[in-house]
Amino acid sequence: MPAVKKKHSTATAKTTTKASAKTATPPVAKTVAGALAKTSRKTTGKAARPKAAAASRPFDVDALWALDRVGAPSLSPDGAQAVVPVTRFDMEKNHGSTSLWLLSTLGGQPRALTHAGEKDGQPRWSPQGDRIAFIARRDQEGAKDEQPQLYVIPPDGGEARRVTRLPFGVESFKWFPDGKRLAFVSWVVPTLKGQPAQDRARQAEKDRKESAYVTEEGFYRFWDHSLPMGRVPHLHELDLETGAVRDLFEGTPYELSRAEPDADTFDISPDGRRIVFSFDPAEKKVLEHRNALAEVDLRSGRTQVLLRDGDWDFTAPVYSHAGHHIAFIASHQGLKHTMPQQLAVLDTHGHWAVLSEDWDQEVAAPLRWDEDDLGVIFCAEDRGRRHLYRFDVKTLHAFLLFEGGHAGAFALEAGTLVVLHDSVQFPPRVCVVDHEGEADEQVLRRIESFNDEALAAHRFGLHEELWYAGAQDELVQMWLIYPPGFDPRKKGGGKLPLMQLIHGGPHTAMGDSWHWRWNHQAMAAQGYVVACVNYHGSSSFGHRFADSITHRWAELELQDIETATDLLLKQPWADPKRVFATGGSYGGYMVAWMNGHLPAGRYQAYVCHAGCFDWQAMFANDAYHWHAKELGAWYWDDPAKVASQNPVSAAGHLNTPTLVIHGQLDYRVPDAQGLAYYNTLKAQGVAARLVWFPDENHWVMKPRNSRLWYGEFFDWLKRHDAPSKTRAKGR
Ligand SMILES: CSCC[C@H](NC=O)C(=O)N[C@@H](Cc1ccccc1)C(=O)O
Repeated sequence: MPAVKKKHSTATAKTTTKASAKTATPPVAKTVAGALAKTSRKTTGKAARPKAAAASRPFDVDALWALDRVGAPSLSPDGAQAVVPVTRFDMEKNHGSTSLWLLSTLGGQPRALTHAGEKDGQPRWSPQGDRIAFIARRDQEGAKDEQPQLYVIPPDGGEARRVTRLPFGVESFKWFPDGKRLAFVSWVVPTLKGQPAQDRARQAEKDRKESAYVTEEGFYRFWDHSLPMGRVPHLHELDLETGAVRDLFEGTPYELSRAEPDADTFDISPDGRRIVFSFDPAEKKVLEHRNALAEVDLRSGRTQVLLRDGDWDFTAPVYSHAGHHIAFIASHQGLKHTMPQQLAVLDTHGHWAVLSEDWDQEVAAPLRWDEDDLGVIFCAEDRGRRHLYRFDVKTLHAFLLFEGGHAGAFALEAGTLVVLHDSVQFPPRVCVVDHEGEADEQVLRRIESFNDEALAAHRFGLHEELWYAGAQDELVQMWLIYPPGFDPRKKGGGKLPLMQLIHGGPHTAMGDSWHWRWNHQAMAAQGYVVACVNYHGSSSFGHRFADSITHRWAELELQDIETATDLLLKQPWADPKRVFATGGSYGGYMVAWMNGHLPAGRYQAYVCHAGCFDWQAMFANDAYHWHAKELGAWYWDDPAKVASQNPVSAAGHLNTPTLVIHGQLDYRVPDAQGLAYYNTLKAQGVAARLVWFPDENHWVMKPRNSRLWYGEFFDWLKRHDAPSKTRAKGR
């Protein structure tokens, strides 16, 4: 099997330079105009879409939801075909459905593989190439799934066959190398033995008339759902021929992560005899615990802990092809809770080492060994972008395999590399990555065109990256997305409104990626210059930058955002009377903070979506250990420390009209945060409007709610928009 490294050796050498140049100083700009002049337009003009007769319909929320959403690819073992889930929404019906599509990497048209499923997800090609397994909830063969089940379908046609009927459904899975078995995750009652007992437990759950959630756990809800009462995620083995299911954790204290027990939490050895998994060794679980690695021997059923260190968090284990090594992600939490996710390897003697110690980037799951077992492939963020890397386990260098935009997912088989990638200019698309010519240039070969026609009906705005001196005189990156047809380098024209779009986290980043919820193009199409500041604390700029805000939230971030606004207001196109700030979650925290700390009139209006308003009351959320670490104190130990970072402390100074949006199913930032903020504004006579969704979580996920969200968002800004006399042309 060819390894990616061999195939693209020159390219990797070339891109190493690029990767290692990461720490070099980015282009500094004394002024934004200077930055604009210096900033490379490499990505901005690349919105390669087929020519359309009239690419003129504004890109709005309806256009956004009309696009196909392509998910992570899985490749056939010969690399000739990829299978992807494609989700399509019907705005009128307020409904989405996902089916599987086959894409040829050799040329040829995409082909729909499934049609019947409500949501046919997580497709994975069998190692022999003869079947594709996926998870779905279907109504077929006279039975309707109450829970998601596993299905198997031949890639060359034929019906999907349901292969599980589990009382508590299936959450994620992987194929065994023999192609005869599947390992999967299901939440079961850990004290019960055997399927019939689990069946009875399911029936009892259904028959229960009381609705109360009763617990003594410290980790009992996550994101938007209560964890199943009395059930935990166990790993199971399914024999496809007999249908026999074995709970591999039965009678043991082991369970997978209660947060998101996906297929990255475990891996099957190449000989099919062992499964390595990540687990929380503490008896009482909390979200922020440090995970250990253990391995279950399938013949004996015995489990042994492979790696446990109270100072470290170990996740995402994967066996090498030879089975002698396990690559995994390690984070030195004992040193500091903000320590990055690093690449580590464990050998059969129990020795382990962090390999990416000198590489100041965070490794993202999933990991995948290259076919020669000399490199590990994964995605990692880099300064507002996300690339695909091959980390050489001998030289300890990271080589770029694919440069984004934003690499969302990848698959590699038989030397064929496929990426799912997106940009501010286009939603996720699937490409084969080749490297060509003397310079081994990255060449992308698209293998689908699901959205090309729909996108061709719209003009998109340019986007670009620039750097300026922010807080502590350190360089800060900002992305600008312009209204369609507007070019900041062209003189003349009138004035444009400015919108700060502040990202959440705080340890995330805005960059050259497509956003399905806060869509830059849909916002710029309304005539705004959209500014996304990667303030101090943002991910993808190294650990020091991410950690710089620890125990002093809002201080540096505010300086970065304010400096950016000052710089932008000096631009000839900026209308000083039409300046807005919007943000979600931590971005909502920032706009709530700004409202209490900036003078009235600095921004004409704010939009605060799912914003954190009061850190003490935030203790009701699902990550209460985490924000206490970030703030530097439990609220009862050092109330002043928490108060100094708390928007509610400046409640008496709120002065700017605010649209407050929140979802009742938001367990990360409970809706009481939004309601308290809104009520506080109202009680003080500050103009405010509340949009509260009873059926949305931290994010707005339903088409009609999203349409309403965009409508309310723009209406609010327009209501508080006092335009200058001249307006920019070309919109
Ligand atoms: C281990 S929990 C991770 C919290 C996560 N932050 C990522 O950087 C997050 O969900 N952040 C929220 C805001 C928030 C901050 C503090 C406590 C709860 C929520 C977000 O911005 O989405």
